[in-house]
Amino acid sequence: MLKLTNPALLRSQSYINGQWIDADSGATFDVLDPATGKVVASIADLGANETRRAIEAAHQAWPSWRDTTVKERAKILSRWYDLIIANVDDLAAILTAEQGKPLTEAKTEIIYGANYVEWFSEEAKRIYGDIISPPSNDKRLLVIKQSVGVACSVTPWNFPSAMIARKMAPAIAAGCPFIAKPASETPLSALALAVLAEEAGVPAGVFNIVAGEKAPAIGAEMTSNPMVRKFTFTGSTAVGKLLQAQCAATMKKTSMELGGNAPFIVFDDADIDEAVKGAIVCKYRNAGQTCVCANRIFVQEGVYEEFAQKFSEAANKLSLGNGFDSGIDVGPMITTKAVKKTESLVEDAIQKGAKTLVAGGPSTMGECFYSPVVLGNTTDQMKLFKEEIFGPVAPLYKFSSEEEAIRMANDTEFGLASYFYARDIGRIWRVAEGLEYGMVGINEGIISNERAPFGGVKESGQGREGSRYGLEDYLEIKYLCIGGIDK
Ligand SMILES: NC(=O)C1=CN([C@@H]2O[C@H](COP(=O)(O)OP(=O)(O)OC[C@H]3O[C@@H](n4cnc5c(N)ncnc54)[C@H](OP(=O)(O)O)[C@@H]3O)[C@@H](O)[C@H]2O)C=CC1
Ligand SMILES: O=C(O)CCCC(=O)O
Repeated sequence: MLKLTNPALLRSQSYINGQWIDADSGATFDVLDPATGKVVASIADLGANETRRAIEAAHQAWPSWRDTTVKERAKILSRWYDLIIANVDDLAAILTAEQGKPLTEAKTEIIYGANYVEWFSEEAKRIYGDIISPPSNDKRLLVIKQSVGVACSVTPWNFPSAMIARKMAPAIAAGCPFIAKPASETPLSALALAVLAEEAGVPAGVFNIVAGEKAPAIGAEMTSNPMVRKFTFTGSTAVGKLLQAQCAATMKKTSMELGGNAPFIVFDDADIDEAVKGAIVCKYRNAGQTCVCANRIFVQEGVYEEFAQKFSEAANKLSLGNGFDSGIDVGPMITTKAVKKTESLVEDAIQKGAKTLVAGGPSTMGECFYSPVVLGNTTDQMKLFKEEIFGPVAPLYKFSSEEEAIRMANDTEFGLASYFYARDIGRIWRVAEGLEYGMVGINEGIISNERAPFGGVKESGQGREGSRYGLEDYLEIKYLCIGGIDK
């Protein structure tokens, strides 16, 4: 049993229109701790009907919510932020219990998510319009920005708290009521956020959580219901494409944060020790289950041996274990399915000639545990060159020239995050501009924060989360043309 200072944060019902509710059918599903396989909680299993009611409630709440002053919205968000921070230890424990990541990482995620709530409580005050010079003196042209309307989200299990915070904070700040469907592996963090929303004074209908295992049914209602004007998704590219297509029928505004295939390039003028540090954290945090994780590590031939040796040594030192134990760097993966997929990518690479630098692999600690792996001599013929690994496996590729590095890095349909280490200023500009990615970390392995625009290009999606740009996704531009000014 999970021990919490505030046990009220652990909920098994969903939160719709200010009420905690069971599924109409009475059905429930189990949330498992990936470290132990034990049931953490049994959760109400909602479906399309309850989703429709949440949308109706949100739609009803919209006029009064969008008409609150920005200051009122900011105050509520700010209270919510304070409550999240005050409950950080419990929220982190809930997160580790359902997701597996080490407790220190879970705490970092809670604070990271809370920072979006604080940021958008402030940014809401800076929703500006424009005045445009008119084509003739009898007119005045203006642009105002208004909330889009009801916003729905579907989010994954890898950041069960921060991915919701990153979407709901700008929505609510902009005046859009919000409905979240968390991943069925990790609904508890989302439900705990709703407890604190209620306490912060978020009005009924403005923040709703629909937890359920019937993702296609919940998603179909969210993407087809005409009352929903904005749909936002984080998850796999395949599901993102499907949901985007479903949204087309009612022309919803969408943002999609999809899969990545991040290159991490180490040039021969890099500070190798710093590059090793950056690559380790970039690759192995959250057991490699991050859409911005280094997926392909390219190392210039002159420094390849040194980097490979130092990186392998560091990877060997990472300690695998239950996220609740102290000193753990890498927790369990989310499911046995995820372990199997990772293992099949490693087997394919080894069969095609990859050299094992750190053996790792499935661990006797439990079915979801997978020890860090490092592979050398990897090539673009292996599946892990093209696919998102989403596990603690680091393939090292050798390259000779800057042009080759950029060409290989861009040789993918994805375009989310990229990283490179170099010191030459000319090279830094050339490579940063040459990489076809939404985000570039230069001499940095961790780039996400609430002030920066997070998002991708190509098949990694569209839209930006965080920063001042993140609010735009929840606002519509309205053009006003005032005539008769000369009368
Ligand atoms: N960009 C990113 O951050 C992420 C990328 N991925 C990539 O995707 C791979 C598979 O992970 P997986 O968890 O299966 O990712 P999915 O894209 O399947 O799941 C993400 C979310 O989408 C929901 N979902 C799934 N199918 C539908 C549907 N038809 N309609 C509506 N919602 C749906 C899931 O619900 P439910 O949980 O209830 O099934 C979950 O909430 C990973 O290995 C990784 O490569 C995964 C997660 C995050
Ligand atoms: O995997 C994701 O979708 C979000 C990554 C968040 C982060 O970089 O911390």
